[in-house]
Amino acid sequence: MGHSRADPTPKNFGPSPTRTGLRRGPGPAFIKETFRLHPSTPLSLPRIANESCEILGYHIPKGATLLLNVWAIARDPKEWADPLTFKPERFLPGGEKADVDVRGNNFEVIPFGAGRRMCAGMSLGLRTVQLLTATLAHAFDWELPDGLNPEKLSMEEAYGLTLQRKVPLCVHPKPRLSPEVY
Ligand code: HEM
Repeated sequence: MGHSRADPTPKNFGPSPTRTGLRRGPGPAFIKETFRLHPSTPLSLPRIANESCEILGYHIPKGATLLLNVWAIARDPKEWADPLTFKPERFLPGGEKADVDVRGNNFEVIPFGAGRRMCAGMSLGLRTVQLLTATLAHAFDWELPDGLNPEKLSMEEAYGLTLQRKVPLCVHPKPRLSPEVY
């Protein structure tokens, strides 16, 4: 006789995260938009020029340290409509960037870098962020303390090698599944 397990999906809350759901739909678009506006390493990793060269009229001397401003590229108003607004739908079918991904193929958003020395752990990193975000959204309802309005939440960033929130995030998770599935 098999033992029964509690269904982790409460009524009216939709299905659990699936592999398909992690690749397409609003979830991935939401995560792409987060990587666009708040890339984890805003200046990527420094590079050193092997040779002197000229790029778009700029002379780059041999040995120069080069920083790529990934943060600014992903907010370039020539590339992005309404660049400072969080709009995941730009990555959905019919959106201005429906075919753009964050895997180094589209240079306007490269949170993992691009080319031969891009992030070696990109697939693991991306899947971890997707799975963790989907699981947290599925398992909890989230509330801001003191009735704070999400629109008023400070999204200011503190400058550093990795991007941090200037004001730490404080949220209250409320379990929404049966206790035995946590
Ligand atoms: C969300 C998670 C992650 C982000 C946003 C990220 C981002 C980056 C970026 C921007 C670079 C520099 C790429 C360049 O210079 O063009 C990099 C390099 C690198 N990352 Fe990640 N990374 C993440 C997760 C990981 C994980 C999980 C691992 C390992 C398991 C990893 C391993 C590496 C390595 C080894 C390099 C150096 C590659 C090289 O220089 O050839 N990363 N990462």
